[in-house]
Amino acid sequence: MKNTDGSEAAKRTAGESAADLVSDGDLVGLGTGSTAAHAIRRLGDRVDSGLDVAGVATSYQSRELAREVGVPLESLADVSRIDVAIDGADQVADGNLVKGGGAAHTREKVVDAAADRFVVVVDDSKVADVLSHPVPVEVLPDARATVAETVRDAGGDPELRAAERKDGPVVTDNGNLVLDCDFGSVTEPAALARRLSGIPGVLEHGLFVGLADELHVGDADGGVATRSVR
Ligand SMILES: O=C[C@H](O)[C@H](O)[C@H](O)COP(=O)(O)O
Repeated sequence: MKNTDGSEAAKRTAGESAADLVSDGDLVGLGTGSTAAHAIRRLGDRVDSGLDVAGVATSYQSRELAREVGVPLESLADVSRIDVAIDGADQVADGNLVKGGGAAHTREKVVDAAADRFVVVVDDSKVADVLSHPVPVEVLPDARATVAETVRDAGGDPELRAAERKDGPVVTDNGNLVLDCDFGSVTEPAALARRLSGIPGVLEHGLFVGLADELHVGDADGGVATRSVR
């Protein structure tokens, strides 16, 4: 059955199947979001059963969850390479990703890019032919207006991300703001990624181009399809 709303069952099968790839001694990048959370919980279960690993968190959320389920942690500031990173995505097309629905994409990109093996975990509602999800862009607060103007020049429609449970904008774990930039269908993600990276005041954007190694796609029936994307 095609899963159109990102069911929890589909997220769980994807996350758990990736967590089952982890081996003794691995340093594991712990992604952010509801799908990566299933992988972290499964890793916690495996640590309980004797697996000897350490995790590197990509956000406050993933760090707290790892602590709760007993995955030992190392600080991102202290590591230069990671064995395997497991992370979710907001959309996947042709092995490229839009990430940052939880505003964690800057640290996620550092961790995922440092991994020998970057495994993306999604439910099948996230898979598309062409990326069209608005691209989250983390910006220095004082550069919010200048970045928004440059995004408009590049054909995008930027919107400052608002917090859901307080007045005002979302503030990232790094103390910055997020512009969700709608570019419609992104037919040349590498070119757009370069353009966004070159805007002064942009810390990082959520286009992950050519970074993923493997895709685990869960469906609502508890199945998972895995494929290599490099
Ligand atoms: O900033 C958040 C991340 O990039 C998430 O991995 C992404 O938004 C997917 O999250 P979820 O698995 O909850 O849909």
